[in-house]
Amino acid sequence: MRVGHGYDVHRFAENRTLILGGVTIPYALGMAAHSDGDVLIHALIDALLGAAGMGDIGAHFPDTRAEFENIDSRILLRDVISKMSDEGFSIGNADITLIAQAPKMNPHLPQMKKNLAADLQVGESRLNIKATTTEGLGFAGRKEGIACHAVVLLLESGD
Ligand SMILES: Nc1ccn([C@@H]2O[C@H](COP(=O)(O)O)[C@@H](O)[C@H]2O)c(=O)n1
Ligand SMILES: C[C@@]1(CO)OP(=O)(O)OP(=O)(O)OC[C@H]1O
Repeated sequence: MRVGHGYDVHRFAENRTLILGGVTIPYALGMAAHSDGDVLIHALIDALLGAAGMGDIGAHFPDTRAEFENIDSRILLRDVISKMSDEGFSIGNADITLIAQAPKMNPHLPQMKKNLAADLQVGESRLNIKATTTEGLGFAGRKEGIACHAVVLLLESGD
């Protein structure tokens, strides 16, 4: 068994679509990013790579490469899952926390979970996604951006 943690932050920007966990969320602003800015999936990828001892998202998908510009982060996630499964890892469970003063995430969590369960090829019971505000404090509280933490347990053959 191996544990991994991922953390990512993106700032809000105009003329961008807000996409989290592969779900398009109606909101006036999206995330500034080289990719589609799915901060939830980026944190999850870093947790997976961390647990596997395989570096981080920027090492696998550099933001200097045109092929990753505006890319759907689910494509990156599926690529990481495929590499990890080649190394003999499978997912035990994942727990993800979005930190956002706005928008309200709860109505969108079930669809995020469905998307991620499909990409990770696990039952939804192995995933938990939740959201918290920071009670108005800090950059998230000022609605300048969204942060996300992810913790993943990976199983190896023999576990
Ligand atoms: N962006 C968010 C933040 C929070 N929630 C939900 O509201 C609950 C209360 O949030 P607090 O920060 O005041 O603890 C939280 O437990 C979530 O269920 C949300 O949907 N979207
Ligand atoms: C995903 C990548 C690649 O398009 O770009 P961004 O969308 O800017 O995201 P970030 O979380 O900074 O991490 C890694 C990047 O290389």
